[in-house]
Amino acid sequence: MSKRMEQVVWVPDPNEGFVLATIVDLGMDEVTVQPVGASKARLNLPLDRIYTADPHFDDKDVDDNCSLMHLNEATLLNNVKIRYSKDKIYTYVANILISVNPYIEIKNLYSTDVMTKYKGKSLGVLPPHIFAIADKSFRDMKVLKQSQSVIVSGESGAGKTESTKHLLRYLCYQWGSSNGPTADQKILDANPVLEAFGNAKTTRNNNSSRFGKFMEVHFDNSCCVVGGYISHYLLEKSRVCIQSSEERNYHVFYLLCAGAPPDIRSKLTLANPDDFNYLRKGCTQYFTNSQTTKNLENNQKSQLQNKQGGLKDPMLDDVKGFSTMDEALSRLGLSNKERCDIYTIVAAVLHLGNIEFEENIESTKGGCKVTEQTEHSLSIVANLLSVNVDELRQALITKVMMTNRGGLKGTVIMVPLKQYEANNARDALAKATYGKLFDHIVHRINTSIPSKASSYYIGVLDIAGFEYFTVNSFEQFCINYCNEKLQQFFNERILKEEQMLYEREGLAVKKIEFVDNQDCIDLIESKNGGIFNLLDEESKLPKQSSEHFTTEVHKRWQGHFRLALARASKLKAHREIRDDEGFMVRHFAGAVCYQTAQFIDKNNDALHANLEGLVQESNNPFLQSLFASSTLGANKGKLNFISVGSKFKSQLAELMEKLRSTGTNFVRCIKPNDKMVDHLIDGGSILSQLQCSGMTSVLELMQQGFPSRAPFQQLYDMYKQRLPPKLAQLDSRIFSKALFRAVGVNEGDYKFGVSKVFFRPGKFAEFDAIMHSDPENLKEMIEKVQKYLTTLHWKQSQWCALCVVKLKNKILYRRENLITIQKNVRMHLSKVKHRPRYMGIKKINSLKTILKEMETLAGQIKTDNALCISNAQELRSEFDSAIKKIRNNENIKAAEINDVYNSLVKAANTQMDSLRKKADAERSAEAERQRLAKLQMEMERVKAAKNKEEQAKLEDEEIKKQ
Ligand SMILES: Nc1ncnc2c1ncn2[C@@H]1O[C@H](COP(=O)(O)OP(=O)(O)OP(=O)(O)O)[C@@H](O)[C@H]1O
Repeated sequence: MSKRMEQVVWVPDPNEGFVLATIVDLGMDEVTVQPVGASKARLNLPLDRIYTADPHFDDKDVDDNCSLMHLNEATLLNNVKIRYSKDKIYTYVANILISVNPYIEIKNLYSTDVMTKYKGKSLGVLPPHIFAIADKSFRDMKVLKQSQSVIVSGESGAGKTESTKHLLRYLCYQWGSSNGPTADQKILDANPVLEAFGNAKTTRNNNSSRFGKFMEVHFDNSCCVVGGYISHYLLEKSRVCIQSSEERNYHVFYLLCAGAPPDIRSKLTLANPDDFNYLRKGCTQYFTNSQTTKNLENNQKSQLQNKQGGLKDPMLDDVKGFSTMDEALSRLGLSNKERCDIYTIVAAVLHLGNIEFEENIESTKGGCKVTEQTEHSLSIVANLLSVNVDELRQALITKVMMTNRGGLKGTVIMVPLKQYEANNARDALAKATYGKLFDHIVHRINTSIPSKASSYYIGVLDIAGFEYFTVNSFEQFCINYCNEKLQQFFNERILKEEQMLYEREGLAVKKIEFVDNQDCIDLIESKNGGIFNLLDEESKLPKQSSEHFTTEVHKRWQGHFRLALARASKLKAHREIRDDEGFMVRHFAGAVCYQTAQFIDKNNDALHANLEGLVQESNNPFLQSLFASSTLGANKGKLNFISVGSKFKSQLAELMEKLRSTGTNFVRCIKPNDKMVDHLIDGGSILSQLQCSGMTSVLELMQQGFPSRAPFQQLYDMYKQRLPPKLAQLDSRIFSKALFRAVGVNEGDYKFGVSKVFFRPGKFAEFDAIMHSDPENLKEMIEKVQKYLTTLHWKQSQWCALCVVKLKNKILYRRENLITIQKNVRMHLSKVKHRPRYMGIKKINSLKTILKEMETLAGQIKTDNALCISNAQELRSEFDSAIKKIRNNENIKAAEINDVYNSLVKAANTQMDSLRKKADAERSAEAERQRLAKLQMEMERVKAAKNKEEQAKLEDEEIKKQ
């Protein structure tokens, strides 16, 4: 190791993220370091908080952080910083693109020439760029025949929307149609419209999108743009009524005041932002430039505008912005009437905010009334919304309620509202109306983009990244929940890709495991007592309270690793939150304390029944249509309301399903500083953004495998000058192998893939250190390389000879076995072919036993003995000739053989039967003959006995006579 490498390390620094330091002392668990820079004191740090610095840490940068020798959060941050200072805003970590907002137009970064250059180029061929990601998505879609998505995330002002626009522009430029109001033109036109209605100036971004969106570009079979679709999430409705002093309401309000033609302004009774409650509490200046400022009439300017002039942003101008938005709406196919209807609703929302209430001393029930000074605004609103002014007044100051009295159906009663309740009702109407208008605009854009049957799409998700502020409310809770889900997906995908790369490169690397954040997701979304679920349950109670809800959350999840009391926080401000005022969630990117005071209100954007009834029955068909499909409202009953949380939950589930079915690319946007200026870098903030975007946890995952990698060519280029020309002439792969063997790096520390060498964490640096070691060492190493090459060549020749011998043996072995194989195959084939004949002959031969029996029988038969014998012989010859016939005819069919056999069986049986009959007859005749002979003998015996008796009798008589 070189001296420099041994000593210089990165140590954490709250402002810069990491600073360089030198090691002073190495203890058992701790290291003493001296930060570089005169005034900094020595530090004692645990070993795992310091990171080895890459050589050339001060000037050299790499396109892909994986080419760094040490890949860790410190080197990643340093590389990003160095590149940013050179106006290289893009960097890869493997296939993930990190994009740092330049806050300045970088010359020729997005020109059509650059777009042309990136077309069809694999990732890594050209410097990192958002166009490279767009092109990769397109190529993946085309080759894999699978829809793709690009997930663009980052904190507010990090450049997500700009990146999304560049992505869409690239896709539409390369594969859109160039003539007419086609899908691609409309997709691009959607942006100024969405920005006018959904973006606002915040302290963190002059053009901050206050909603999330997923924009799909659809392609047909021949991969041309044929359509598009936009889904939107979580519009920040509270902004319609209130903004902090340096922030503004949605751009469209200012566009109308500053840029709308005089006739529209006068019809809508619009003047300047100071005239409206919903604008004047925030910043009342317009975005203008030196030219457009002149176009503003005095009555259009707020006091602040008059005093301080306009706000400046190279991309924003409220005076010009109106016509940009109006023309885009018109190109999207919205008629004059439709556009006019939209502006009318926007103006109505503004005037609605001007209606004020005061206590009604005449009311016995503590009700309120519209102040006399704002009656005029009430009439303007009634006029713009086409509702009856008295009905509007009534709907704002009373609430319809059902009582149990009056039988089963109950009785409807009008309950007067207190002043603060009427204010809330008014604001709820303004928010609901603006929210519905925004939904309608997105829907209208979707219907206007041609929707020819598409085959695949590339979707770009532009959604806020992980957020944590001093006060975190329901909005942060929803966005952080969304980021938990996206992080889980990110881990799954990145790991999969890493694993796929290892497979592609032929490395046998065991599966990498990672800590799943499913438990955190369950804590939030579980149907069984998840935080959203408990919030909905609370909203259904007759008497809701945020304290009760918070207590329930703690009770249900007591002891769960992801949930804690706010007082467990490291921040003092959070430790002051009472147990029933908030909770702390340990997210993947860090712990966040949420204050629950407004959770219930923000989760429920239902209108009072009478307000909803009023707008639904308005004479303005456009307003009516906005509320036509409403599922909100007290008339649906508290138990049935669709909460903001549950709606977001199901939208997110749908989105995740979509993302899981597509191929994915990730873009992590980084905001370099909070001042929104170019060439200023806040290292601490960048580091925390890298941590929140999951980048550092990806690095941890990669540490389990082979995080650093270098293509053979890169290694070759890095070291060829250090080696003699003879070695430098080698092919880059052999060259790399030779170096590794010669250097003697431990074999477990690196792996050779098909196109790259992969290093275990930190091993690339070790290798590099050896390569840059002192000349003596180098000389020795070159000798080793030469020796290795000689050995390699000798081994290669030996291997060649061995291979030839092996090949010869193999050929002989194969030849020998080929004959056996052929024999067996032939035997099998002929068996298959001749089996019926063989079986036929076998069967006929077995029949011959009958033949033998027959011949024996025929020999025994006396009648026609000769004939019988000759018949049997004749049958035998029939058998023989049948066998001959089968044997000699190769083509004889199985059926024919069967017939022959059956006829032989039949003939044999017939002959046998007749012989048996004859034998039986002969046997019976013989038995009869024997019986008769026996009878004859008996008769003769009896006759002889009789004769003998008579003789004896005669002799007796003679004697007697004598
Ligand atoms: N590539 C870029 N080149 C030049 N300026 C940029 C670029 N990206 C962003 N900016 C500047 O940064 C501002 C903020 O960017 P953008 O609106 O895209 O941020 P964002 O991440 O979408 O923020 P939010 O979440 O608040 O909507 C832009 O208005 C623009 O001035």
